[in-house]
Amino acid sequence: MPYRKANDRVLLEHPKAREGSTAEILFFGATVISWRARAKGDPDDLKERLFVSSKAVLDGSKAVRGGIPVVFPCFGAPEHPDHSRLPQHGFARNQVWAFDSVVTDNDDGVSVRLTLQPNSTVAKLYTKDFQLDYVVTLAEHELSTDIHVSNPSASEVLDFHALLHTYIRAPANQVAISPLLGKLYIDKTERSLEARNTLKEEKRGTVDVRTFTDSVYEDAPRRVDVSWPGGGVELKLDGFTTLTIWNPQAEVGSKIGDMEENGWERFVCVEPGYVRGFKQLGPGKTWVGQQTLAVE
Ligand SMILES: O=P(O)(O)OC[C@H]1O[C@H](O)[C@H](O)[C@@H](O)[C@@H]1O
Repeated sequence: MPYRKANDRVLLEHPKAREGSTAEILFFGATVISWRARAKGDPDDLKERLFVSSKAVLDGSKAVRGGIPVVFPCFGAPEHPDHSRLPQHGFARNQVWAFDSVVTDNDDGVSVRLTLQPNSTVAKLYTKDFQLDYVVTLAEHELSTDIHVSNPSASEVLDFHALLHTYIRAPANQVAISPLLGKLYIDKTERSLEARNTLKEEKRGTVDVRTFTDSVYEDAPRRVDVSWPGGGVELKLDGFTTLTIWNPQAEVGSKIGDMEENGWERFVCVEPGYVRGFKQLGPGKTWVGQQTLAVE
C-alpha cells in the first residue's frame, strides 16, 4: 500500500523503487512537511527537498514554519471586508483538513485528496461558504500540489487570495531564480506604503535572495527554475497569476520565533498564488491552481 494514514498525517510512498520517493502531509493546514526524492538518473540522491524549521510547531497550535502551507482566503494582512477578522494569510493553514480519498494509486504514483469546508471555528471569523480540495500527488521525481477552490453559494461571489507557500530547501545565498526578467513586481521590503504600492520592473536575468527579499511578481511564469551549484528544483505552474519570492535573511529571520538558528540560509520560498486583486469566483464555480515540483 503506497500510503499510510496516521491520526494526524498521511505518508505517501512511491510504489516502484525499493527505497522510493516519499511525501508527508499533516492534516493540520494540509501542510506538506516532507518531500524526499531523487533527481532523475541519480540513484544516490534521495534527500529532503523541502525546508521545515527545527523550531516549527507541529502540534496544531500554530501554522507550520516550513513545508508547503496553504494560504486562503487572504495573503498577508486582510484587506477585503469579508476577511476583516482573519489573521495574516487567512485560516486554511491553521485548520484541520479532512482526509477525503485516494485519487490514484498505480505504478506512476499515488495521489490523495484532503478537503476543508466551513466549520464552527472558521464560522467565528469568516461567514462565506467555500469548499477547498487539495490533491497531492507523489511521482518518482515529482510532487504535485493542486488547490481547488469552489464556491457552493447559489447567489454570492467568493472573493479570495490563494497561494502555496513553498519552502524549497536550498543554499539561499546561492540560488538563482528565473525567468523573471522584465516582470513587474511589488517590493514588500520597502518601508513606505507608497513605495510598497509602486510596481518595479525586474532587471535581473536571475533573481537572488542574498538580501531580505519579499517580492510579489505579476504574470507568474508557467515554469520557474530555482537552481544553485549542484542542484535545483523546477516548478511547473498552472492557474496562478502571481509568484512571490521570500527570504527574510537575518534582518527579519532572526525575529521570527519559530525560525531555527540561521534557518534563512537553508531555504527560499517560491510561492505561486493569486494574490494581486481578488479572484472573484461566481456561484457554483471552481478555480484551480496547480504546482508541480521536480528535482533537477
Ligand atoms: O510569518 P508568516 O505569516 O508565515 O509569513 C511569512 C511571509 O510570507 C510571505 O512570503 C509574505 O510575502 C511575507 O511578507 C511573509 O513575511
